[in-house]
Formats: sequence, C-alpha cells, structure tokens
Amino acid sequence: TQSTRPQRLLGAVQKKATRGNPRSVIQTIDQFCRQREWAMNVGDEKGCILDSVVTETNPTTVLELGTYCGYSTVRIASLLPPQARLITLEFNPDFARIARQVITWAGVQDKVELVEGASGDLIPKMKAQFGVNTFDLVFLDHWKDRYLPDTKLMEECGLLKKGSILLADNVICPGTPDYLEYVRNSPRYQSQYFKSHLEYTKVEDGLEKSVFLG
Ligand SMILES: O=C(NCc1cccc(CNc2ccc3[nH]ncc3c2)c1)c1cc(-c2ccc(F)cc2)cc(O)c1O
Ligand SMILES: [Mg+2]
Repeated sequence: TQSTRPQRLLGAVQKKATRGNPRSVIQTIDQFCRQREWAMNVGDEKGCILDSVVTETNPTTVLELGTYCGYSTVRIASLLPPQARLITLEFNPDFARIARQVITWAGVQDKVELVEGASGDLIPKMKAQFGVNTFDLVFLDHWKDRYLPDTKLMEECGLLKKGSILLADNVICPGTPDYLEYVRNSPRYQSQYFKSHLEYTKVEDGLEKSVFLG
C-alpha cells in the first residue's frame, strides 16, 4: 500500500537524524521538505522567529494547537527549561501517530504531552483534566478558522493571564483574517506582525505575536 507524506517524513528522520538530537531532527525535516516533498511544518525561516519568541518568553507551560508531524513541537520543547511542559493537541490520529515517533526520536518526549482530539473539546478540560492553571505561551497552527473561536474559548476558560503570549502561524497564507482583526483591534491584546515566508517557499506569510493584557 502507498505510504503517506507524514510516513515518508518520519522515515527520513529515522534514517538520517541522530536519535536524541532535536536540532538534527529539525534539520532533517527541513531538508526533506526542501529537497523531497513540501509539508506544512512551520519551517526554518518562521521557525527562527518561533525560537526567539520561546526563548524570550521562557515559558513554564506551553500549549500548541496543531501538532502535525511534531516539527514545531520538537523546536519548542528543545528550548524549554527542565521543569517546563508542552501540551500539543492533534485532531488527526494519523498525524498524531507519526508525531509521537518524531518527538521520541528527538528525545523531547519527557517535556511533551500529545493529546488527540479537537481544541474546542479539549481547551475546556485543560484545568480539570490536565492540571493547567494558565498558559505562558500558545502556538496556534491548526485549522485557520479555529484560531479566533479557540482564543475566545481560552479567555473564557481563564487559561490566559496578563502577559500570556499567543503566537499564530499562517496569518497571511492561508490566512486568518477574523483572528487578525480581533487581536489587532481588541484592547485586551498588544499585537505585532513578524513578516516572513510560507515554509520552504518565497510566498509571503508571517507570525502574529499577541500579548494578553488581562
Ligand atoms: O492548514 C494548515 N494547518 C492546519 C491543518 C491542516 C490540515 C489538517 C490539520 C489537522 N490537525 C488539526 C486540526 C484541527 C485541530 N483542532 N485542534 C487541534 C487540531 C489539529 C491541521 C496549514 C496550511 C498551510 C498551507 C497549505 C497549502 C498551501 F498552498 C499553503 C499553505 C501551511 C501551514 O503552515 C498550515 O499550518
Ligand atoms: Mg502552519
């Protein structure tokens, strides 16, 4: 039977990346996506912006919406201090299965909890079921029409505190117009656009960083 793109991406990681070395896993996936097959990882260019936001936030509790193959999960987890935790939500079971193996190959599994399910169902359970108080950083990279409803849901569930950071991928391509309008016009957020390119292409895209003001 035919393999899927995530399966081929995992194969490249297991063949070429050094086990236990997150940077090697990231480099292997970027090389695979540039030389073999495009895939919707945040990529190396936007990934550097993600890295700088993670390091300057120095978060203890991170939420990622949309794991896919675990590329940004590994990028974030590899920068977290020892006690910090990353919860990543993935709706697609095939993606989740691949991501678990990529995360383990990179050796960051102890910092990561991958939960299968939809953000809309899981966000309301974060406090009771996952022992979360608030998130210091949220990376939004799932269905683009879920960015806004999920942000409002996180506000309603008291999961954001003064200073919490939302970092959203793809605000230009594919685009998240309703989310952008909200975070850029709401008095509850201070937003900043980081211009970049769609992963592995010359097409414009960017990340929007929004600080929750409480
Ligand atoms: O659409 C995108 N990513 C989201 C996505 C997409 C498919 C499946 C899932 C299933 N995972 C999922 C769903 C719902 C969920 N709820 N809670 C968790 C959760 C998890 C997620 C995307 C597209 C492009 C892109 C494509 C084509 C093109 F030409 C230009 C650009 C580039 C990106 O960087 C992208 O991130
Ligand atoms: Mg994306």
